[in-house]
Amino acid sequence: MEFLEVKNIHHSYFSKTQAKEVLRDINLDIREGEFVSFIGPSGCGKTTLLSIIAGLFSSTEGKVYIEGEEISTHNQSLIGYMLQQDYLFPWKTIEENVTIGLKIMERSNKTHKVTANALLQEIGLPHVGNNYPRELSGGMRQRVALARTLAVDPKILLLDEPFSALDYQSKLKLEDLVVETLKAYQKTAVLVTHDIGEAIAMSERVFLFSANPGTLHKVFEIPTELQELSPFDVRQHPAYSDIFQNIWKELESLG
Ligand SMILES: Nc1ncnc2c1ncn2[C@@H]1O[C@H](COP(=O)(O)OP(=O)(O)OP(=O)(O)O)[C@@H](O)[C@H]1O
Repeated sequence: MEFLEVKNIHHSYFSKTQAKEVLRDINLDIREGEFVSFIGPSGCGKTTLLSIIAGLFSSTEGKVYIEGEEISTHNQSLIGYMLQQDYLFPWKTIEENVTIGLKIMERSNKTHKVTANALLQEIGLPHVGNNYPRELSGGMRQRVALARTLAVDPKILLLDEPFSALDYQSKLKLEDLVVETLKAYQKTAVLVTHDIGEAIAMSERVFLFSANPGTLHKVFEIPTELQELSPFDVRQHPAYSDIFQNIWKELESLG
């Protein structure tokens, strides 16, 4: 049994007049602690698949399992989400934002401060607990969003283009921080991105989808010696540009 199993997923969106087939026969497994990326042409169904894995809605056919447990709209707490926008509450302090999930899940108040302090330390922002989101930069706010996601100890993190709204320098720094932190917490993660370089730099495997309808076209294994490097250092590795070109050619062939 693999950690995350996506089995025979088909999905169509239905309107009054027509059905639109978006995903066809998607099968994939992800190992515990693995970091993978989903890439593919715009509209190939990456976000739809991520939402199905998250249990936000059910697929037309097929099932998703985490450690053998079927994912449905009832057990979404197994999942952590990080999105393009940080969605921090502006009227709450950073510490309150980090622990909001614990509060919603009615976990003991005593643990909140300890969890927030440890996570803020981990993301390199140990002194901002009493600040408000408006006092932080976009990159810092996304780091807080990462801490908030980890606070509820999800089994898997789904990252839907979390770096795309950031300037280039902040994006590179945050990529390094996310990989380092998820390794430290031994978390499994799925990243949706349009950036092939980002996918190669952060992942152990890159899943390439084709469109109309979305199917899993090819899986690229990133060599082990690159996986041991930080995303920034992967981009400097001599093997990086060949891998980039291979994926680029395959993506271009999809039209
Ligand atoms: N709620 C919805 N109702 C109807 N059609 C939808 C809905 N959500 C998405 N779609 C359609 O399904 C297809 C896949 O959308 P999805 O957002 O999953 O693709 P994507 O690969 O994440 O796209 P992008 O890379 O542009 O973000 C698109 O054609 C989109 O228009």
